[in-house]
Amino acid sequence: MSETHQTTGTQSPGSASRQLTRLAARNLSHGFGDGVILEDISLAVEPGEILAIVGPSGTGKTTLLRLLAMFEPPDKGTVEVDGEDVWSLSDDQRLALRRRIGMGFQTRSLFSAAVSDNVAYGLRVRQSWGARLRSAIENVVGRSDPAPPVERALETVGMADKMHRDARSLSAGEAQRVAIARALAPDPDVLLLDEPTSNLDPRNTAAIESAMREARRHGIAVALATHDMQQAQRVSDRTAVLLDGTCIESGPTDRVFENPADDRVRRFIEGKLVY
Ligand SMILES: Nc1ncnc2c1ncn2[C@@H]1O[C@H](COP(=O)(O)OP(=O)(O)OP(=O)(O)O)[C@@H](O)[C@H]1O
Repeated sequence: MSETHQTTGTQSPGSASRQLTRLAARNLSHGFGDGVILEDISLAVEPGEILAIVGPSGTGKTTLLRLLAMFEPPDKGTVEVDGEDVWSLSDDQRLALRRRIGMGFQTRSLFSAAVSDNVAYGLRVRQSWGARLRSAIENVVGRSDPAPPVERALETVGMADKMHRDARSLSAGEAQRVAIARALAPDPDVLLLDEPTSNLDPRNTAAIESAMREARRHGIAVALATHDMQQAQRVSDRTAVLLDGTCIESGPTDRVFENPADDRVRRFIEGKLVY
């Protein structure tokens, strides 16, 4: 299935340097060993939209996000940034593209240091890779107070009041919010989130959903893998449904949920798909 979707992103005053970025998978297939996990997936996440990727457990959502994040090349097909096949580029060029992608993946990945240091880490890494955020980084290095991008990212997820806390002392929900702040701090063009609210209470979930909407408002292309159908309906503009490694339906979220073309999607949404 192929996606054609008009760019809906707008450039916000606070992100004049943002490159509105479209990240796409085209006829992508992938497996591990002899097993095929993803088959002929074509979808795109556009600037200024949230794309929900839903489907039963084990259907390949994380694998798809990892391929979109350029962790490894797909067996077949392409991953494209603004129409360019990323695996046809040089390593340096691909690295430069990868730096524009913020990732919030399922594993807890905060290190033992202040919350603000964890968030600033993303900026420091990016500094060594490029000049685009140099001025922002200079604010971080050598300052005892968190730099504005760090503070802003923590404010976005409602964690600014805990910036001086040791990250080890955070609850799971707070840690998840900080991990997302770390992905947001370098002001990415694309944000990939894998189950960002799994096991979180409604308050933490609301904070993360609000961060996603804020990212969208700033023209960031957001792809969200989620088990939570209500969340997909609450936050996403478009939804792609994966089943057995194929994308069986995608389109505007309201349409997919209210009037799915594929009966398996209807049964999945209604919780009746025996899997
Ligand atoms: N590195 C790997 N080696 C072998 N198999 C793998 C590897 N990574 C994932 N898989 C398999 O690929 C399939 C899809 O896994 P994936 O994590 O992408 O699914 P998912 O839809 O994200 O699942 P969940 O909703 O439970 O997180 C699973 O059967 C998984 O066991």
